[in-house]
Amino acid sequence: MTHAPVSTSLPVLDMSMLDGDEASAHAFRDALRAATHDVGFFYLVGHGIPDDVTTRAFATAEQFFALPAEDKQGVEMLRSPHFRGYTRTGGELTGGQVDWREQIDIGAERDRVDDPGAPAYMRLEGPNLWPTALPGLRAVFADWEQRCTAVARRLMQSWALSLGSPADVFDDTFGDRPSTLIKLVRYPGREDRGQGVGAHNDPGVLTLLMIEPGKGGLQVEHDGAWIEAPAVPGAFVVNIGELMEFATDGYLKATMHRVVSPPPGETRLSIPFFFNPALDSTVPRIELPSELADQARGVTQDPHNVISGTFGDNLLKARLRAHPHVAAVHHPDLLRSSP
Ligand SMILES: O=C(O)CCC(=O)C(=O)O
Ligand SMILES: [Fe+2]
Repeated sequence: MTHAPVSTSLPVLDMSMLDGDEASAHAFRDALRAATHDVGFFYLVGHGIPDDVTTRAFATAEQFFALPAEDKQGVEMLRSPHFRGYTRTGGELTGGQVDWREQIDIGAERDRVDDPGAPAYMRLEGPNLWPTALPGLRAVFADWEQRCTAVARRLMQSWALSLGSPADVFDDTFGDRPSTLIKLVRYPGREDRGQGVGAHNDPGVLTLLMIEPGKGGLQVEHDGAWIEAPAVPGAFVVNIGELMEFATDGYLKATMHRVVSPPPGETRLSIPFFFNPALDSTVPRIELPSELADQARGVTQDPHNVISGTFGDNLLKARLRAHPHVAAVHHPDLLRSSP
């Protein structure tokens, strides 16, 4: 993988500054706070995940998408009440419009919850669907999950300190049951360069996105315009989700983003990792120092997208909206009760 420079207007943060002296760690935290207050997106280098690990992740994703359709359909999300598994191109909606991408969703591997009295969002917990035709996939992404979780936990501690709170202020929210989710995504090319994935905010806390080297297509909203966020080799694109906006009364910003389809004859792979709290936990509302509280904008109020601080509620809302076919098969009762 080459590390040729890519021109970008998003900030680039170097996480290895946390390994330096206190002044260097402090400078990293200030840059982290500034980036996620202003734009809500940045590139992260110096995160310590070696290039060969990233290369293996993309190669494995490529092998998965190259499997015969029957093998991918064998793990279709339509078979999973927990919204795990494969979604064919056109099977997902964002903003009520069809997304042009195929993907497999791999969440934290857990037993299903059989208690009928449990809140509806506990239906999201359960086993993944693993493709028997590609047995190596599971170990590659178990490793990816561990590595990304370690990076994410360090970032959460840095945010906590940068907001004037103890380093561990978010720890209980994640506990030992974070709701991690990895997606392997492939965007086919098409003439109209239309919706790969439509404009959205991520519903959780933190997203670490790895984009196939050399590929553009991701666009980030800033001051009413879209800015391009092309792949920077070896760097994660990092953004925060609605729960960080909730936790900071809008001081930090969940930013809208979308992916435009690649041109005909090309494809684009991406691997987003979502680091999210336990389903039944509510993120704390951080008490900001007054100079930051003065700049808090309040949590976005959108009647079509009510932000709940309880992660399970916020995720269930997003899952039912994005995967109505899965919802219709497994959760018709929830569709009837939604407004
Ligand atoms: O594929 C990408 O680059 C972004 C995907 C994304 O925003 C998402 O799945 O939430
Ligand atoms: Fe996203």
